[in-house]
Amino acid sequence: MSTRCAVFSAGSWGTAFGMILADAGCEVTLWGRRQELVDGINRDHVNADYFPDVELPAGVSATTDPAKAAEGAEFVVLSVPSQTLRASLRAWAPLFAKDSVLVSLMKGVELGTAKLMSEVIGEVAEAAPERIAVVSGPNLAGEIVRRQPAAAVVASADEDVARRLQAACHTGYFRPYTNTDVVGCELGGAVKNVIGLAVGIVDGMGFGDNTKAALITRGLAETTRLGLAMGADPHTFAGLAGMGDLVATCSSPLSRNHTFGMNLGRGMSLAETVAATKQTAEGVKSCESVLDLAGRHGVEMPITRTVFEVVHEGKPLGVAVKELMGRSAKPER
Ligand SMILES: NC(=O)C1=CN([C@@H]2O[C@H](COP(=O)(O)OP(=O)(O)OC[C@H]3O[C@@H](n4cnc5c(N)ncnc54)[C@H](O)[C@@H]3O)[C@@H](O)[C@H]2O)C=CC1
Ligand SMILES: O=C(CO)COP(=O)(O)O
Repeated sequence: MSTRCAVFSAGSWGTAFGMILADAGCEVTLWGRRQELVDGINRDHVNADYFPDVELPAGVSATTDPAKAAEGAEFVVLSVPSQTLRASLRAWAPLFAKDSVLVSLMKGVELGTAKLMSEVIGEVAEAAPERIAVVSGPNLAGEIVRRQPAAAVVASADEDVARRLQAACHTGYFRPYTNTDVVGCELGGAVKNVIGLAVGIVDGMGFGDNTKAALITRGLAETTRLGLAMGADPHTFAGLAGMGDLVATCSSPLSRNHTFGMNLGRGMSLAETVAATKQTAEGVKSCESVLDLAGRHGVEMPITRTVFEVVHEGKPLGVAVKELMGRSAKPER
């Protein structure tokens, strides 16, 4: 019998990951908010809002009923904007089987609590770390639905759980590696959105590859610094969930965070940029929560701080660049 999976919800990455699971042989139910979207998936095998030109596999169906989606699911996959997870999960968690594995696809840190998504899941669903897994890595949904080769990390404190999830989502085009460093994988994913936004800004300002390489490398350095303070394995940041995701996000026109930054860098106002962004660009909010998290651990994150100042405090870009470059000289490490 095939493995049952529920995916909340039918946005960009939820739909693409649902496709992976179905291609790997699972029976997948996507939960979506809008009846029209759900009907389109069931009738035409197309998610018209996100991927109108992609045919979803027969193993993917959809419902607006969270109980129906969750029924009998061995893996419950969560893929909503990070800042909305807590409220949604309060309603959904009682519907999940007690032995189901709760999988986060999200790359963000909660505002106000500075919690990682696995921590929010553990708290709201009252799930032990062994029941929680995360998927992270360079996985632009727009490439995945075209079945272009990609690799990812599936992480859980319980290696057996990670292996089970790995088997459930391993296809000819999607190669998942296991890891037990949940904190490192989640941090890599959340902070790269902030760095991707910064790289988008300098791209938009017309700076070249030296500037971008410096931001990517120093961005990874500040991510690793925070990770070490939180007990993560430094090797994780050299892997798919660290450097891998930074490379994809910071170089792709498909990245919402990179595009958001690019629009700002080209001179669009924050309000215009927000209005032009139709999907979730997590870095816009996570620059604040990551900075909060760093403060709680006494870690300095100058690039993240600068993104926060530009996006939320209206610091002019020229001033931001000058200040970052004018920081006191120091050794590389
Ligand atoms: N799109 C991508 O390429 C990738 C995205 N991610 C991460 O996946 C997470 C989800 O992002 P996307 O799917 O890209 O975003 P999206 O904007 O495409 O979709 C978000 C989905 O959540 C739903 N939603 C929004 N607010 C909600 C609420 N209050 N309650 C319930 N549902 C709500 C929307 O209807 C939509 O279906 C983010 O954390 C993102 O960083 C990770 C890897 C790749
Ligand atoms: O996480 C992603 C790729 O791995 C998607 O990046 P964006 O959210 O910036 O589109």
